[in-house]
Amino acid sequence: MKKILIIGLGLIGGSIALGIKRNHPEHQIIGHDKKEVQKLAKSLGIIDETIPRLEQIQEIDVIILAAPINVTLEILGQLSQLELKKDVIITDTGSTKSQVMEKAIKVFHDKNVKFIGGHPMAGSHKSGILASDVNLFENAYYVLTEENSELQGILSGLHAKFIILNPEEHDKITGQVSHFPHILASSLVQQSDDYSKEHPLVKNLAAGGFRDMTRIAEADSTMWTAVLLSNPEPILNRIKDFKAQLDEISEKISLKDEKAIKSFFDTGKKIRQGMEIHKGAIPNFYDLFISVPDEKGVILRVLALLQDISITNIKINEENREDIHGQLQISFKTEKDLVRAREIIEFATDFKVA
Ligand SMILES: NC(=O)C1=CN([C@@H]2O[C@H](COP(=O)(O)OP(=O)(O)OC[C@H]3O[C@@H](n4cnc5c(N)ncnc54)[C@H](O)[C@@H]3O)[C@@H](O)[C@H]2O)C=CC1
Ligand SMILES: O=C(O)C(=O)Cc1ccc(O)cc1
Repeated sequence: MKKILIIGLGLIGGSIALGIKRNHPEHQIIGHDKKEVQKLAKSLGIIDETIPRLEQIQEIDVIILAAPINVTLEILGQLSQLELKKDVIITDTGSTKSQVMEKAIKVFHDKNVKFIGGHPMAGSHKSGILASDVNLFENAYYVLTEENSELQGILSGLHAKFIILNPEEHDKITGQVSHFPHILASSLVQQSDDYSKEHPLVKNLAAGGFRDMTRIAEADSTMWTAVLLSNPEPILNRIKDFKAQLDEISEKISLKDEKAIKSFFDTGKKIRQGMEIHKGAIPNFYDLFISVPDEKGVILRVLALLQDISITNIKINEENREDIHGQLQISFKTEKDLVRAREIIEFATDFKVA
């Protein structure tokens, strides 16, 4: 049995606690957060114990920091002043790594502490303990700054895929594919809001594409302010590069260069189709998208038609169209199952299948 302390019991801290318990019910999980959050986490059974103040933690084997990055930086300083168990493992979950690693090296260099930077590459625009989910990290990458079999064993119940990256490389990559998209999403909704003052129907006509592009604009502002402030250079570099990309497409539009515009979209489509995100969270899974009408029992009807085929996941994606109620996304284990399912649906219904 190990004693594991999680500091910050929000979406990530709570989900990690649940994930650890899945494979290691023998470990004791102790949580630290605001009093009312600790109480809630304990009453929900997400943690076993609470500690109101960060003191007397010399029996803790592993400390996981899951607070906003600015708070994590402060807590690292605090922890270095406390008496800790010899060879304690300390890790964090912050969305940036360079600053955290620098601070950890500075404060723990003369201590018997093993600090390993960490970042689970999955999450949500939701925050707080009530959003925690044992399956949040299923098949997601989990960046560590170095291999550590003990920590990886403790986190095995998260079902994540560990990957080792140095902090600078990590911050450049996440600057591009995680931090910058959050800036774009928020800019897009703010630009649309400004424009709606002149054109009030803007908000009514925003469709699925706008929704998909802007979901993360609802993410927590405290957390994202800390992320941007702790990764300024890579992010400013991506903004500059993106401005040049916008200038390039602007030029093509001004020149009415049909071929270049088509090629712009073809290139984007091909790249996205080749990216891992396109394959979904579960590897080797084959998706069928069925546009279903707004009729009672329609989902059960589809499932009944596919009852002899093994289905691995079902998702209902809402559509904002009058004629289409939603898009049913059904995942199969094999391409053969996908092809058979498509044939059955096309034969038995007039639903659009993709
Ligand atoms: N939200 C996401 O999708 C992801 C977030 N991360 C990183 O994980 C960390 C946590 O993020 P979330 O769980 O989403 O945030 P959250 O807002 O859901 O939870 C953060 C928790 O930290 C607590 N906290 C704040 N100051 C504290 C202090 N001084 N002592 C103890 N607890 C304190 C808050 O009360 C809150 O419960 C952040 O560093 C973030 O960059 C990493 C991957 C994904
Ligand atoms: O909401 C989403 O889709 C995310 O992109 C979640 C996320 C947020 C922050 C991270 O550091 C990693 C993942």
